[in-house]
Order: sequence, then C-alpha cells, then structure tokens
Amino acid sequence: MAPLCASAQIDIVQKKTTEAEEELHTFDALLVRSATKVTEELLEKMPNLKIIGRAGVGVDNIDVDAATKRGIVVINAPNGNTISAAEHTFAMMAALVRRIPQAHISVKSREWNRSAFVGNELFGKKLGIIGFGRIGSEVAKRARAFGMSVHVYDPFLTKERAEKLGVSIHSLDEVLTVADIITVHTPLTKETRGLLGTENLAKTKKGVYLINCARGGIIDEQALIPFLESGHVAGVALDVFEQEPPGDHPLLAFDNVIVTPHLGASTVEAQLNVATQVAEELLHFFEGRPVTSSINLPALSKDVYEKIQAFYHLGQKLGLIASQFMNIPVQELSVTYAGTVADLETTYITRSLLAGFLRPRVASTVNEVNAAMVAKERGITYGEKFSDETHGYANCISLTVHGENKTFTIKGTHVPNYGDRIVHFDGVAIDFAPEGHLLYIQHQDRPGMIGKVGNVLGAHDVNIATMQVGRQEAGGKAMMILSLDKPVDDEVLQALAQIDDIETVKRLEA
Ligand SMILES: NC(=O)C1=CN([C@@H]2O[C@H](COP(=O)(O)OP(=O)(O)OC[C@H]3O[C@@H](n4cnc5c(N)ncnc54)[C@H](O)[C@@H]3O)[C@@H](O)[C@H]2O)C=CC1
Ligand SMILES: O=C(O)C(=O)COP(=O)(O)O
Repeated sequence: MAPLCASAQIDIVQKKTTEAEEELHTFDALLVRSATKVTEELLEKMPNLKIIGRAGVGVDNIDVDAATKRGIVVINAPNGNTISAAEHTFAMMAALVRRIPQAHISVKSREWNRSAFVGNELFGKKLGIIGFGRIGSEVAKRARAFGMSVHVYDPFLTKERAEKLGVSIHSLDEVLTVADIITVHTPLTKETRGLLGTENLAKTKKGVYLINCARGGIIDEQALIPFLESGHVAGVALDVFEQEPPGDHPLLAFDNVIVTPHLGASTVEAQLNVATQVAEELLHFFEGRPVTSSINLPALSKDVYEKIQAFYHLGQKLGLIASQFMNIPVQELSVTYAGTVADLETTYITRSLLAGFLRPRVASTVNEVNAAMVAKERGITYGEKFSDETHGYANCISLTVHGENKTFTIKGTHVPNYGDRIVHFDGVAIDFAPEGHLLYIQHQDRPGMIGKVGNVLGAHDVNIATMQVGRQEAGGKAMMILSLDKPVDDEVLQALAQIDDIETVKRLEA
C-alpha cells in the first residue's frame, strides 16, 4: 500500500463493502483479497469503477466477465505470494504425514502417547502435482530436496519446462494411480471444479494423502467423505473450502483431516509483496502507463507500451472517424498493418481501434478492455492482416469497414515528432490530422468549389483552420476535409449540401 499512501492523488478508504454502501458510487478503484466477493450486483452500485486490484492470485471471487463488460480492468498480483503458498503446502504435507496437529493437541491435553502418532516419511514417496504453474513448480523444487519423485499433470506444461525442473509429465489418470500424496495447484475454473470427485478419487492408491491449498471445490468435499470413512484416503490437508468459513462442516469431524483458515498467502512477506505489486500497478493505470498483470487485457511491458503508444492513438482515431463516416450497420472490420508497426504488439492497437469504432455506437463505456466483447455482442467481426504496402510511409495502418452495401477504407500513418496523418480516405489520397472538428465534403471536381464552401461557412461564422483537397482524377470524384474551430450544426450541413456539385457532407469529430 505504501505507493498509494505516498500518492497525493489517491484517497484511501479501508472498509468492508457492506460498510461503504453510501460511498460505493464514488470509488474509481477497488482493492480486495479473497474474502470480498465482487459480484455483478456490487459492480452495479459502483458506476465510477475503472479498475479492480486483487492483492493475490485467484480471481474466482471476482465476476471478471461482468467487469469486462463494463470496461473495468481487473489486475492481480500473480507472484507475490507464490513462495508463501508453496511453503504452506509443504508445511501441510509434513504435518499431514507426521500427524503433527493431532500430536500437538494430544500433548497439550497432557497426554504422552508416542505409539498413536507413527507417521510416514516423505523420502522416496511419489508426489502427484495437479497444476504445475508458479506454486506447483515451487512445491516440486521442495519435494525434490526431500527426495520425493514428482509426477505432474498439467495440460499446458511443456516437456522442456518439466525436464528443467526434474519432474515427469503424466496424464491425470497416471498421476491419480501412482501418487502416494496428491496436491492440487490449479485455479478454480469450470474444468477444475470437482476435478477430484468420486470417479477420480476411486482411481487413487489406497492410503493416499490429499492436499488442497489452492481453492475449495477442486477436491469435491462431499465426495471425499466416503473415502475417508472407508480409510481409502489416509488423510487430507485443507487450507481452502468451498464455503469460507466452512462452519460446522462434516469433514472437520475427521481426525485425519487437518485444516488451516486459508493461510497460504498469510505471511508478512507475501502480504507486503502483493500489496506493493497491486498498488504500483494501480498507480501505473491512473498515470496512463501500461499494466502488466491484467486478467482481462493482453499483457504489455513498459518497453512495448512505449513503442505502440503512438499507434494506439492513431488506431483509435481511425476507428472513430470510420465509425462516423460509415454511420450504417457494419458486419466486419479488417485492419492491415504495414511497415514498422507490423513488428509491434498489434493486438493492443486493434483493440484500441475497435474501441474507437464502437464508441460513437454504444451508450455504455467501451474501451480496450471490453471492445472485443462489445463487438461480438453486436455481431461485428474483426481481423488483422500484415502487408508490405506502406504507400511510401514508414508505417501504415489501414482499416476497411464492411457495411451492408458499402465498404470504406481509411489509412493513416504516424510521423514521429509530427503526429498522426490520415493519408487515404475512401479511395482518395489526402493528408490531414485526425483531430478536432472535421468536415468531409464529397463533390465533383469543378472550379470554384472551395470558394463556395468558404462562403457558406463564413456566412455562418465558422472559421476554417485547415483545408485539404484530394481527387481520384481531374474532373471526377473529389473531396475536401476541413478542420474547423467549432463544430457545425445541422443548418450549416444543409446549406453546404445545397451547393451544386456537392454530393455528401458529413461531420466527423476526432
Ligand atoms: N491458499 C492460498 O492462500 C493461496 C492459493 N492460491 C491458489 O493457488 C492456485 C495456483 O496458483 P498459481 O500457481 O499462482 O497459478 P498459476 O496460474 O501459475 O498455475 C496454475 C496452473 O494450473 C494449470 N491448470 C489450469 N487448468 C488445469 C487443469 N484443468 N488441470 C491441470 N492443470 C491445470 C495451468 O496450466 C497452470 O500451470 C490458484 O488457485 C490460486 O488461487 C494462490 C496463492 C495463495
Ligand atoms: O492469492 C490467492 O489466490 C489466495 O488464495 C490468497 O488469498 P488471500 O489474499 O489470502 O485472501
């Protein structure tokens, strides 16, 4: 939190959401741990919210889809508590096989019953790890130091990484059947909920030990009961529960179930790490710098951000202008990158372009977080292409919009230390800055057109800042793009449309 406390721009309110009902609508940012449930209902009460920071890893307490729909960035602190969670898992493993909590209670009860607490060694045992990300792999390192062999199931794990960490990759069934101890380290998702349920528990070795320091529900709590009763499962260590706190849960009655109250990340070090990480990211966000640990935005490093920043702005302007020009329903946007920009992280630029395009069309907030989702909802598809055709510029972004009976193409370039320029507009080569109050006029290429337009605007007290003209061929289709000191009203548009040889007049705000 220190970075936030040091910032003069940030006011910190530390309360439970239920105690802050009256103020909820005022907050720009929300920082939470796992106990706060960020539901759609809560988000509805927070119309000002721009970012949610999870000071930890798991975001299963946050309705990320609902946040994304509203254009709210969700960030977490992905590695600040990894070591603490891995160490806690290991502490639970040792406690489980040596029955330390039970022995502790016994001695505290003034008993001295050594024969009741004969345990097992970890040395030489097969450890099954399900989910081999940051925490799973740290657990593996410690297991190897204890002389255990490590058998991993993770559908996304590469052979190289497994070899590097000295573990063997297996199918889920293989891990279930060979492991003496199984520990789960996946996120809680549709796929992992109930991963260790009746069917899979039945595949485990008789006398297996199970550990869940990831999320309640990955091991099905109800399904576990008969396996404990029959002695098939020798013991279970749980740091997390389907409902937290678990209340009077039947699992708590078993002597060989050892538990902690979601303490995996509860160390001084981990809390300092995650709080600092998330606070720094939050400040970056409000300073307009990239955030690197967003759940609902592609990751972007500072270096990459600095390179794409200019194109990000250009993309947004291309989208914005094209959307107003094509003020009809559209089905498809096609973006082509050429020259230096084609080597950059274009996904971000495309998202920005898409957000610019959608902004004049939708009432709700649309930004690079929810642009793809909003486009999908409206049946607009989009795609990226790469080309060598830069039209003589160092870089060129070209956007083609496909509407029902019309297709429109706009191309732009970014010139360092000069700015963005639109260099092609609806088939005509032109050169103007996509800024401010613009007016598009399509007309026949005849002498005197500029004067006529100037007269009408002058009569309505509209000052022209710049004027660019272009045409396909002499005497054919021609266009003017004017930049004006103030926006024009409908009356001015009508007056211009009445000039002979003017075919279309459109207002474009950029
Ligand atoms: N008890 C506690 O206080 C803490 C719990 N956690 C929890 O630990 C879990 C793991 O965290 P990290 O290692 O940081 O995450 P991670 O994202 O680095 O690793 C998760 C791994 O699970 C794998 N995975 C995803 N779906 C899978 C599936 N269906 N089957 C097998 N593997 C699958 C992924 O490929 C990934 O390698 C999370 O659920 C997190 O919320 C994290 C920190 C503290
Ligand atoms: O980071 C995680 O996923 C955790 O489970 C830690 O949760 P906490 O912040 O301790 O409520």
